[in-house]
Amino acid sequence: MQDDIAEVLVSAAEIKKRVKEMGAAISRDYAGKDLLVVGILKGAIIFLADLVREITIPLQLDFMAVSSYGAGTTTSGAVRILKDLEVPVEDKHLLIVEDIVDTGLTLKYLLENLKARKPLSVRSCTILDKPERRLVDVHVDYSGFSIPDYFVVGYGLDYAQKYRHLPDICVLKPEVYNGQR
Ligand SMILES: O=P(O)(O)OC[C@H]1O[C@H](OP(=O)(O)OP(=O)(O)O)[C@H](O)[C@@H]1O
Ligand code: HPA
Ligand SMILES: [Mg+2]
Repeated sequence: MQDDIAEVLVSAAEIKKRVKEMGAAISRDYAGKDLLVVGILKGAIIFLADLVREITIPLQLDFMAVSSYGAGTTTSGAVRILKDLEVPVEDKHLLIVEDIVDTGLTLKYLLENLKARKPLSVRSCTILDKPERRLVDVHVDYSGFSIPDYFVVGYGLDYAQKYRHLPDICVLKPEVYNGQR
């Protein structure tokens, strides 16, 4: 497992500090508002679990599962909903929580899909942003770290469903995925 990692890009300690700041900002911005945090399965689960414990105002949690990457490192471009929200959203302020915004296709799809349900507002929050890879213009409201174009794993992020449990955000050695990016 350690042999598959080229380097630690963002350490668990750095993540912890940044997540605390993000939770404080969200708590300030949504004070007095009915907040529904929408976690995007599976990648966002670790960040979401840490983030909500740094938010000090009342909130509700719900989840959507979407997938576009399959087993590889490149997006298929076609976003599919595998699991939808369980609660109505018309009376809620929605905060989409993602692990990474890469091409932006997933977040763009989620923003359009959720806005069409007429919630009070929709914003986005991600621990990682890879602006160099963007294929579509999409607005990120809360971003943890902006990173270069490496394929990263850990802190919820996977390659072929592996490495999600690593506490640091790590760069995978290209030979692990045959350099296919
Ligand atoms: O900006 P994009 O290029 O669309 O990439 C970002 C999306 O891709 C990953 O999800 P994936 O579809 O791999 O599902 P997962 O969360 O279950 O790993 C990641 O968790 C984001 O949701
Ligand atoms: O760099 C990444 N790593 C893991 N999953 C991803 N989904 C989009 N980009 C990435
Ligand atoms: Mg993935």
